[in-house]
Amino acid sequence: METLQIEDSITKLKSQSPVPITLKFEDICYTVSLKPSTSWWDFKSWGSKIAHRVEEKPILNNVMGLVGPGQMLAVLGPAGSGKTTLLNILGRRLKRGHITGKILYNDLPYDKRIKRRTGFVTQEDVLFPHLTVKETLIYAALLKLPPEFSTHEKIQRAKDIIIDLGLDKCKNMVIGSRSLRGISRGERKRVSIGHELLLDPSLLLLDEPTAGLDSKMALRIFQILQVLARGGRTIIATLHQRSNLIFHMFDKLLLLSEGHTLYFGQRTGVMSYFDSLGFRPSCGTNPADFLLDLADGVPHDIDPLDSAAATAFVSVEKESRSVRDVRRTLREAYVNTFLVQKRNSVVRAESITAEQGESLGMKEKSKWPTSWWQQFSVLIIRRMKERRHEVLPAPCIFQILTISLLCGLLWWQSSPKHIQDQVGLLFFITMFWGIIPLFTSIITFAAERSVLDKERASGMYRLTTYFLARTVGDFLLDLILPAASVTVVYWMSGLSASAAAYFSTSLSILLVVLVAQGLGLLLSASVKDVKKATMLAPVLVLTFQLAGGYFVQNPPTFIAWVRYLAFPYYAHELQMKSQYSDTQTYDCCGGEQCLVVDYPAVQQRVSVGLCVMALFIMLIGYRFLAYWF
Ligand SMILES: Nc1ncnc2c1ncn2[C@@H]1O[C@H](COP(=O)(O)OP(=O)(O)OP(=O)(O)O)[C@@H](O)[C@H]1O
Repeated sequence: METLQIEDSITKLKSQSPVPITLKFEDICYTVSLKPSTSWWDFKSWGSKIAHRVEEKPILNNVMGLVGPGQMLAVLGPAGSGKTTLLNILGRRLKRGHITGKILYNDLPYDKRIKRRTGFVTQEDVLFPHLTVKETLIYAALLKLPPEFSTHEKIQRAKDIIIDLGLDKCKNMVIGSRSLRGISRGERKRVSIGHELLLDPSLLLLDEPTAGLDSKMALRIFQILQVLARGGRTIIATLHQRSNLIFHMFDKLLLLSEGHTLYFGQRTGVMSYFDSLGFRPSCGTNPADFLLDLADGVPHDIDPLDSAAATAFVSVEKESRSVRDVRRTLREAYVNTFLVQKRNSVVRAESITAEQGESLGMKEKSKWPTSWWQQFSVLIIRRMKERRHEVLPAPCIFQILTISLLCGLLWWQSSPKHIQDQVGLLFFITMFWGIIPLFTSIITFAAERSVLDKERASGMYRLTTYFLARTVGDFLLDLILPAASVTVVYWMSGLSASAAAYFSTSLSILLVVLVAQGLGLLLSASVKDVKKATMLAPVLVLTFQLAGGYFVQNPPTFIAWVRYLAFPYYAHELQMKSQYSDTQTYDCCGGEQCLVVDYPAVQQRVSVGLCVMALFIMLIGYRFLAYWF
C-alpha cells in the first residue's frame, strides 16, 4: 500500500529513462600495507623499520558479482566483512591499497562518462550543516547539471527532488550537525540520496543508507530505491538491516564474511543454497538474521542432510564447532560448489554494447559539467551562505572590541618619541590578526574536507575554482572585523594622522589576514588531524614572528638572508628595515637621539612584501590541496 503511494509520489524520477548500466566485477582482491609502528620507544619495530618490512593485510579475496539495470544488489555481511571497501572499489573511491581483478561497466572500464552517471551515497551524510535543505540541493543542481539545462530548469529539478523525496516540510530548515539542531537523520539521509539523484544516475551505490534510522524510515528509503531500480537504474547497497521486508526488496545478494564470498546470486535462491549445505534457520528466524549470524560463524540450526557438503561440514563440526571452522567450511563450500558456475555466468552475462551506449546518450562529454565562471560564482555564494552565521557573531564582536579598546587605552595617543612602544603595538596587531584567521582557516577546512573529497570524487568542480572561491569568500567575510579593529586601535593610539599612513596600515593588516588564511589552509590540508594542525599553528606563527625582525634587528648577514627567503613574515623585517631607512632623528629626553618613522613609506613597502607573501602562501596552499584531492 505504502509502496504504491511512494510510486505515485515519485512521478518525476520514474518518468526519466536512465542509460542502462550493467556492472560486473570478477576476482576482486584488495590488500593494504600495514607499516610497522613508528614510535621510537617500540624497540621490537626497529628491525622491521630498518629492513623496510611491510605487512600486507588482505581485505577482500576473489569477490565477484553482477548486477544489471532494474536490479538491486544487497551486499550483506557483519561489521568488518569488507562491504564498504567493496563499494568504494566499485565507485572508484579508494585512494590507498592494492586492487586486482576486473571491474567492467557495460563491458567497458571506468571512465568519466560512467563517473558522471554514478551516484555514491556515503555512510556518513557529508553535507554543509548551515545550509538549508533547499539551498543544499539547489547549489548541487547548479554545479552538477550540464549546460543543456537552463538555470531555471536546474533549480526546478532540485525542487522536484525535494517533493519526490518527501522533504517539502523541512526544505527551509538547516541540515544541522551534532552541535546544531537541524533536520532529522532520516531527512538528512534523504537529502544525501537526493543530492545523488539530481543527475539521474544510472548506477547508484549506497553505503548503509539506513544506518541509524528506525525501521519505518529505513523501509521508506528502500521503497524509494526500489521504485528507482524499477525505472531502469542499477542499485547496489550495503546492508546491516535485519528487517525481513527490506531483505525481500532486493533481487540479488552478495554475502561476505571476512572479505570472502559466502554466497552470490539471486536473493530467492539463498535459503535453498544454505539448506543444501545443511544450514537451516530455526523456526521464526528471519533470513537476514540467519545469514548475518551464519557469516559471523554462528549457525542457527545444523541439519546434516545427505549432500556431500553437509557431510563434510558435519565431520568438521564433530571435531570442532568453532566460529572459524564454520566460516571456513562455508567459504570452501562456495568455492567448491558455486564459484566456477558463478564465474561463468558473470563472464558470459550480456551488457549493452558500447555502440548501444553511445546511442543511449553515453557519448563523450566535456570534463566538467559547468564552466569555470559558473563553478566559481556558485561556490563563492555557497561559501558565503554557509559561513553567514560566522560573519558577525556577538561573542566574537565583543572579544575583538574589548581587545581593540584595551590596546587603544594602553597606547592612548602614544608619542612617536617612544618608538619602541609603537613598534610593540604594530607587532601586537600583526600577531593578533595573524593568529585568529589562521585558526579559523584550519577549523573551517577540517570541517569541509569530507565535502570537498566527496564533491571532487564525483567531478563536480575544478580544484582551482574551489580554492579561489574559498580564498575570496573567506577574505570578504573576514575583512570587516580586522578593518574595524585596526581603525579603533589606530586612531586611539595616535599613530601617524595621515590618510595614506592609515590606509596602508589597514591594507598591511588585511594582507596579514590573507597570509594567515593561506597558512591555515596549507596546514589543514597537509596535516589531516585538526588537533595536530592546531598544535603546530602557534609554533609556526611564533617562529615567523620571532624571525620577523622585531626582536633581533641586526642578525648576522647569512641568517638575515635565510630569514628573508624562508619566512612568510619577513614583511616585519622589511617594516623594521624601512623604519631605519625612512626615518629622521628627533631630539628627545634631554639630547638623546630617537627615531621617528615615516609611516607611508614603511607601509608601502610592507604592503608590497605582504602581497608577494600572500601569493606565495596561496600557491603553496593550492599545491597541497592539489596533492591531497
Ligand atoms: N586502509 C585500511 N587499512 C587497514 N585496514 C583496513 C583498511 N581499510 C579497511 N580495513 C579493514 O578491512 C576490514 C573491512 O572494512 P570495511 O569498512 O570494508 O568493513 P564493513 O563490512 O563495511 O564494516 P561496517 O559494517 O562496520 O562498516 C576491517 O577490518 C577494516 O579494519
